[in-house]
This record gives sequence, C-alpha cells and structure tokens, in this order.
Amino acid sequence: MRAEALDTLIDIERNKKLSHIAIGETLMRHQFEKKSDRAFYTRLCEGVTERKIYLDYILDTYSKTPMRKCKPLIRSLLRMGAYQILFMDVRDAAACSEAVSLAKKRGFARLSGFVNGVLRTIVREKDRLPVPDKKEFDKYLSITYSVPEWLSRLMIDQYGAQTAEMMFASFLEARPLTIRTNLSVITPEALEEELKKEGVSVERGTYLPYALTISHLNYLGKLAAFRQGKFAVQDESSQLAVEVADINEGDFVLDVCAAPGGKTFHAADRLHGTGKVLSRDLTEYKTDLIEENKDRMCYENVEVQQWDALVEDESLLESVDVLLADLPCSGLGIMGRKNDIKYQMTQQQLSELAQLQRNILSVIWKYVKPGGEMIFSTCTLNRGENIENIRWIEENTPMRLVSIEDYLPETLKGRTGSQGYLQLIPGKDSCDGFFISKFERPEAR
Ligand SMILES: C[S@@+](CC[C@H](N)C(=O)[O-])C[C@H]1O[C@@H](n2cnc3c(N)ncnc32)[C@H](O)[C@@H]1O
Repeated sequence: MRAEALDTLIDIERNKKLSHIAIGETLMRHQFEKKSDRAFYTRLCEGVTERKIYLDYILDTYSKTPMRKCKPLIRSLLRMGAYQILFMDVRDAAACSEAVSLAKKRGFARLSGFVNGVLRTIVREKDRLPVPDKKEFDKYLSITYSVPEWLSRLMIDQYGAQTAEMMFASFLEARPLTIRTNLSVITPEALEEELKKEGVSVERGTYLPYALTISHLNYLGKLAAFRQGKFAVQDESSQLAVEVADINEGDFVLDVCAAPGGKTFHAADRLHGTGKVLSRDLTEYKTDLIEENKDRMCYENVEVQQWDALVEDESLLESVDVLLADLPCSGLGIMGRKNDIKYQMTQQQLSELAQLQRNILSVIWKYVKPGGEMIFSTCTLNRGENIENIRWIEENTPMRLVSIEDYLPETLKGRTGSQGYLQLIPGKDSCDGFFISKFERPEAR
C-alpha cells in the first residue's frame, strides 16, 4: 500500500491532480482485497495531503535539505514516513525501513541513508518536536493546521483568533459520512436496520430526523441500500438548506446550480411525486452526474437540463415557487472533506467567485413568482461570498430576507435565523461550514 500511496502523492503534486480523484483512480485500479489495506492506503494519502505544511515544518527542522529543494519522490517518501510516525498507529521501525526500501526500489539507493537519518531523528525527537510561536498567530495556525498563511489571516480577520483555530482544528478531525434518508421509499428507522445488517455502523444525525451518519463501510457502491437509492450522501448542513425551504406538494422548484443533485433530490423527496424540480448545471459532465443520481434515486418529477445560469431564460420569468441558488463558491466550509481546497484557492479567486455569484443572482431572482422564495446558500465561510452578498441582493433586487427561525432545530435557534440567514461553523456546529439564507419576492401591488 505504501508504494501505491507514494505513486498517488507524486501524481497529485506533479500533475496538480485533485487528491480525491488521484486516490479514487488508484482504488479503482488496484481493488485492494482487504478492507484494512484500502483504509491504510486512503488514510496515508489523505493524511499526508491534509497535514502537508506541518509535516514539511517538522521535516525541515531535521533535514539539511529543505523539503522544497528535495526531489519529489524523496519529499513524498519523507512526508509519508513522518505522517506514519506522528499520526498513525504504525511501528516506527516499519515506517522508517519501508521508506528506505522504497527509496532503493525506485532508484534512489544513494539517498536511502538520508531518508533513514531524517526519519529516525523524528522518531527520537517525537516527544520534543518544535512548536510554532503563538506570538505570530497567523503563522502558528498556518503551520499547526496546515493552511496557507493568507487563509489563516482571512479567517482570523473574519471570525477572530479563537474561532479560526477551532474551525481549522475541526477540519483535521475524522468525519463520519452523513446521509439523507430518501423518505419517499424508506423510513430512517428501516434504513438504519438495513444498513446495520450490511455491517455498517449507524448513528442518528444531530439536527434532522432523517439524517444518519455511517462508518465502517468499505465501499459505498457495494451497499444495496445505496444502489437502490434509499439514501443520498449529503452533509446535514446541506440538508438544512432544503429543510428551511417552504416546499409544498405541486410546487415548481428550480435548482440553478444543481450538480451532483444533493438539493435537487431532497426537494423532489419533499414533493412526494407531485410538481416538478428543474435541475440545471453548466456542463454536460455535470448534468450527467445529476442523471446518474436520478437513475439511482428514481424520481420521476426531476428534469435535468444543461443551462448556464448567467443566461436569462425568458420562459421561466415569474414562474418558480422555490428557487434553489446553491451557488459556486470557494468551498472553505468543506476544507475538511476536500483537502485540495485550502491549497488551491487564492484570494483573487474569492473575489471572482463573489462577483460570479452576484452575476448569477442578478439573472435568477426574476424567475421567482411574486410570493415565491429563493434559498441562497454556499458551502463557504468567507463573508465576502455570503453575508456581503445577501446585502447585495437586498440593495440590488426587490427580494427581501425572511426569517428561517421556525424551520431550524432547537440547537440552531437564536443564530440570526430570525433575520433570515445562518452561518454554520465547523467545530461549533456538528457539520460542514455552510451558509443559508432565504428571500421572498414581494407580491405585486
Ligand atoms: C455548490 S455546487 C452545487 C451543489 C449542489 N447544489 C448539490 O447540493 O449537490 C455549485 C455548482 O454550480 C455549477 N455552476 C458553476 N457555474 C455555473 C453556471 N454559470 N451555470 C450553472 N451552473 C454553474 C457548478 O458546476 C457546480 O456543480
């Protein structure tokens, strides 16, 4: 598994590949027989990626050559070794000797002594590792939680030092997979039973009665309940975005940025076979993802369409009961699930995404019927893309923020839901970072 992990980590770095794609490709190719091998491989690749900045800080302390100057293969080997020694339940000797043997096998015999020396020093120094100075708190957060310094500063500016640290720490914690019961075909209780029979550990969700968390599963596609569309993988934060929408039987729901369809199918579930959800996304690749999920979930009342949300569709003006505007965003709220976001996002992209949202919003609000509603949501923590954009909507469209307080679970009440929006914060809330707001189009006078 270590050899495969090494190849994957080099692939991610050299080809700038998204880690979940590189990992997924290897899992497809190798089909590890044992569940434990698959878990070891995945944990090693994900762990090294998510702790990269911290690992380099430690390795640079004990290596004469800084990591940025090492050959890619040696750098990945050292990161893998250090990760096993510091964060995994692996014998230190095995972590070192396997790294040495991989260096030799890959034609770097002359550097195997260097690899051995650095890793064995980390083993020896394990209990007195350097700790970054808290006086420069942005640097301290950046190294400790492996986030770029600009991002650390942004979160400190927007949320304060304590909350920023809580969020970054929470992103590094293991997260169970959250699912939404497809209430059209099964109850949460029956689904829980079925999953347990398939050997999966199941817990109830924190906020919603139809949310469950699952763990100890090998591969999602192997679960009959998944293949039969009895549930969808969806974080509770994202489920809350549809929970606060007033979707009634017979409604026409438009989901303008829908792939892979999480909220589309949740909305369809609410319609109980009546009305319609028009589910759109920009590219064919994305609409194919929605179609795939539609085939599995078997909703008749979902229509999938390729459409650029920036282009006005005259045929839809003032026709929609509920508009789902789950817009493209920086994804800072899901950094814990998608390790690449923190390394690939830039400050410039944050502003471009906020502007893209405004451009989309300036077109789509017109589809809402007078008296109808729009849910504007993002999976980010960046205020420029959420709170500042709800102000923009209020100033530039006739849409008016309306309270979501009555729709929120007890534990989330009193968090500005009465003003019409909710910012979920990882570490404080038991879910991803997510932003939800609700607007109504006033009735014509
Ligand atoms: C946050 S994701 C949507 C997640 C989805 N609502 C769900 O719950 O599964 C944003 C989506 O917006 C799509 N998108 C980006 N620009 C778009 C555009 N101009 N028109 C339509 N969709 C767009 C992206 O392809 C992406 O699938």
